[in-house]
Parts: sequence; structure tokens; C-alpha cells
Amino acid sequence: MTDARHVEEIGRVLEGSQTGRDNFVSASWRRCVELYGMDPTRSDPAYIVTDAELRDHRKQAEWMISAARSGLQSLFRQVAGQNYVLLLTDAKGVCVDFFGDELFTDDLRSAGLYLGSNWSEDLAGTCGVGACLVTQEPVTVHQDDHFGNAHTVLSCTAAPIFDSLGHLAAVLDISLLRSPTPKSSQNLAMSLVSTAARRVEMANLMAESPRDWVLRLSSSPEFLDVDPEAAVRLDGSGRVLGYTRAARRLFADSGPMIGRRIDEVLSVSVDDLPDLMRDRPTEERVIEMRDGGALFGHAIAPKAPRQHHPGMRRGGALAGLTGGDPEMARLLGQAERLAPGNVPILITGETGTGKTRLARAIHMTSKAQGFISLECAGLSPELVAQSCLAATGPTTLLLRRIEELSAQTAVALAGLIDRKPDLRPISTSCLPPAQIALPPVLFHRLAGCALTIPPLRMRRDLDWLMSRHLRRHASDAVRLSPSARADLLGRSWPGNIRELEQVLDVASALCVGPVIDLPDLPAPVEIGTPRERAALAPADPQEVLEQVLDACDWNMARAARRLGVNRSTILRRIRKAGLRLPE
Ligand SMILES: Nc1ncnc2c1ncn2[C@@H]1O[C@H](COP(=O)(O)OP(=O)(O)OP(=O)(O)O)[C@@H](O)[C@H]1O
Repeated sequence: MTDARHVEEIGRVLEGSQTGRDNFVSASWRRCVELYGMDPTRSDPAYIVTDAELRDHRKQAEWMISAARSGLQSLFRQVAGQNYVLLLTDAKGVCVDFFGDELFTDDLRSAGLYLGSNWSEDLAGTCGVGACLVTQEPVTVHQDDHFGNAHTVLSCTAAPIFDSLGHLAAVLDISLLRSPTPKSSQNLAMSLVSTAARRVEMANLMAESPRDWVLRLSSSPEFLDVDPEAAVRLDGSGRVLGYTRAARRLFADSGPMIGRRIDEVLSVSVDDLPDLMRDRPTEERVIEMRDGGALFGHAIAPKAPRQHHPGMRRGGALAGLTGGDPEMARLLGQAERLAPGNVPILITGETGTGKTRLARAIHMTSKAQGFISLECAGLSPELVAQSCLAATGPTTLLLRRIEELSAQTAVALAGLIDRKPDLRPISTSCLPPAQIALPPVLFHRLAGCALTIPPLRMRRDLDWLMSRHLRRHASDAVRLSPSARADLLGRSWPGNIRELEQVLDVASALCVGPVIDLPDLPAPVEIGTPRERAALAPADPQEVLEQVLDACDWNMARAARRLGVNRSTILRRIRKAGLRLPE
């Protein structure tokens, strides 16, 4: 378009005509004339800040320049040979970093596509960076979309970069000195620059968050771990400390994000984060949105958990394994202190109590990078040797159900542990330590410290575990009726958390509507004869009685059901043991 026709079109837009331009371009033209008093017939040269001013701008944008550098480099490689120039400007529109072909340095400098040029709208008129700063959205300002005649050969596509508090911090611009006439020729540039800006925000958020949880989100499971769309940074109580721009858009309402609890915007709380870590299959890491949609989540635990004081919530992967059961809290405290060292740990507890889960959480809190998991039943000396010798660097060796090890494999394993000092064994067994029949040479190499997980019937957080499982796994906010809840609270749970999860899954599949009622619950499964069950019971019946009563808040009927006896037997045992109701 000739200069005269360009000026004439601006005149028509000012009079209120629609000329087919994008709305943001027409609005910017009006601001240029009405707000900044600009004249489209003048060909003002690019505005370049002084060297001293540039140093100041670069200093203030230092953190953004370093977060963006590798993103810019890889974007520049993607467009190599196509004469694109990349500019990173600060929030005032001053170019603080630049990638362009040195062959064209003079042309680029005179067009203002260079370090130190100021592309704010009030100085440069309608342009990619200026329009992006005003609209806070990605834009393409193509050829005679520009206001000033000096820039009408350029094509500029720009995307905003926000800091983790949601403030616009920078603009990433990709420009061409000469471009094909159709504006649509820049659609690919738009997609590249928007993706690069999103990745810079992600890199910045990750760099800020070594001591906090980060929850990354993606609508497609394939990209969740490699290129997520959005992320939020959370403190140990699940409050939002920072977020990327895309996360803001995912949360339907527009209230302030910082300081809000994540469970107010997503159906996930801080206790669920360990379930969303990378060791879980992606398809299991689904998070429901408050608006009915769903996303996939990838939680990253704090690398260096914040120093916590007694009474504060524990961070990292061990968080969320209890909803306040005192025995679990004591056990997790020990696990947390043992995790960073190299002491071999033996985890015991009935089937389904969460031994494997605890072992993984210890691994995640430790310094080990490699993770080998071996099922001991049927494990041959050859397979154990092959797995252990392949390990490089600090590695956790999880041995599940060590009581099933054959004598031959046990001897081989003891030798391997000596040969590979970087291997840290964590073993699990359903038997109490004293009943595990292993050669002493191996037992003492595995059981540096023994942690025993309490059975579910003795835990005080059963209600919390139920609510959490339903929130995470049932659809449409399924909840328990009071009678169904009371029934479940009174069961003895021989299969522990695994059984609990199955019962809740069956009940939520069977219930019609959002409430699980008594008839929806599968009947409790009693395994083994009473004599076998008695043999499995811990030695001190009075201790068991006290623990179960505590776990049931001294509700006799519930405690009776958990122990598989009737209420009068409980009363008789209480009297016989001389127990008193706590104050
Ligand atoms: N603290 C916990 N909070 C919520 N779910 C848990 C917890 N611990 C375990 N689970 C869940 O309970 C189920 C059984 O856990 P896990 O496999 O760790 O038990 P286990 O003691 O190793 O069982 P087994 O000895 O039979 O192999 C899993 O689905 C696990 O995710």
C-alpha cells in the first residue's frame, strides 16, 4: 500500500469506518493519533536508548534474559535461514536481548530491530511489541498494520511473557524485514513465538521453585511430562505461590490466584500431590476441573524441602501419606530423617498397608536417582545380579516381600550389596522382622532400620483416606451417606488400604447418583479361619484394644465391628483391662 493510501485509511478508521483491519490494530491507530499525537505521514527513525540506559534495562531484566536465553536460542535455530529476527523486550518495550543474522546487521539496526530499540506504542506507534504490551495477548502486526510509514515493510509477531505473580514482564517478538503480503503467512510464527513464551514462563517458574511443589498441567497425557501447558507453584499447605499465564486461563474464575488454595480451583489438594508424581502412569494422574473438564497433572516435589518447625506440615513425597494419624506421623518423621542417608530400610506391615508406597516416597526424598524394583518371589540369582550390576550412581533397590527370597538368591544378593555400595536396599515384608527367615548375613544388610506401618483398623485417619480416595477417583463428586460412612468406619479391613480402595471403587461404580449408600457397599471379606486370624494378630491384646478404641474415638460399636466381636465383648474387655474413657 502506498504511503498516501495508508494515511488515508488511518483517517477513515479515525472517523469510525471499518476497513477490515484487526480490531486491536484500529484501536492502536486511534491511540497513536488521539493519545500520543502522532502523525502517520512522518517517518520517524527508530528510537534507540543510550548505552547507559540499555545497561540499566538489561540489569533489571537479567533474570528474564537468563530464563529466556535457551528458549530464544532454540527458537532461532528453528527459524534459521528464513531471515527472522528475535527480540526480547522488557515490560517497557526496550529490546534487551537479540538474535539476528549478522549479515543484515546494518539493515536491522536502522529498522530498529536491534538491542536498545524502544518499541513501546507511544514512541514507535502501532507495532508488534507495543500492541502486545497494551493487549497482553499474542499479536501479529503485519506490514501496513504498522502506524508509521517507516515500519510498513516489517512483519512483527509478538507474545507476552508473564512473571510467576501474573505481571507482564517481557515480550518475545519475531520479526521479518521483508515478508509475503498475506498476513496468514505469519500464522506459524505466531504459534512458534507463543510456544516459546510459554516455555520461558515455565522455565522461570521452575527456577524459582526448588523448595516448593510444582504442579504441571496438560490437556494431553502424551505431552504432560515433556511439554506441559501450564504450571502452578504451591507451598506445603497447597496455596498458590506462583503460576504461568496458561494456568490463569485454565482456572475458570478470574479472582486473584496468589494465596488461593489449589483445592478451591481444582479437585486436587496438597495431600494428593504425591499421587501425581512421575512414578505413576500418566493416565492415572487425572485432575477434575471445577467446570467439569479434566486435565492431567504432574507434581514435582520440593528438591530441598523448606525447613519445617514442629507442628508444621511435612513437604515432599512423604507428605500426604497420612491425614493426621499420630502413629503414621511418627513413622513418616523417622522416614524423612532416614531418607537422605544410606541406611538400608526394612518396611513391614500387613498386606496393602502401603509398604511399597512408603518405599517409593522415601526414594523420592532421597538423593538416589536410579530406582530398581524387584519382586522376591521366584527371583533368581542371575536376575538379581543382572539388575544390580546394571545400576550406575546412587540407586534405590526396592525388594518386595523379602520373606519369599530363596536361600540361593539371598546369598547372591548379600554379595552384590557389598560390591555395589551405591545401592541402597529398601525391603518390604508382610511379616514382623523377628519372623523373617533370612540368612543373618543378608538380614543385617537389609534391616539397618525397621519401620512398621500400622494396619488400617488402627489408624485414626480412615475417614480422611476414604474422602481422599473418592475425591481423586470417583466421578461427579460422589460422597458417602452417613450410614455407609459409619459402616466403613467400623470394618476391620484385613486387606488394608488396598481393600479400602477396592470397596470404594466398587461402591462408586454401583451407586446411582452422587451418594453411596449402604446397599452399594460390597460385603466385607473375611479371609482365613478365626484361628488363622488370631495367629496373625499382634501379641498384646490390651494394646490392640486400646489402639482400636483410639482409632474409633472410643465409639464402642465401631471398635467392636473393627475387631469382629460384639459390643458387650468390648465392654467386658475394657473393664477387664481397667481402661478408662479418655477425658
Ligand atoms: N498412605 C496412603 N495413602 C493413600 N493410599 C495409599 C497409602 N498407602 C498405600 N496406599 C494405596 O494402597 C494400595 C496398596 O499400597 P502398597 O502396594 O504400597 O501396599 P503394600 O503394603 O506394599 O502391599 P503388599 O504387601 O500386599 O504388596 C495402593 O493402591 C496404594 O497407592
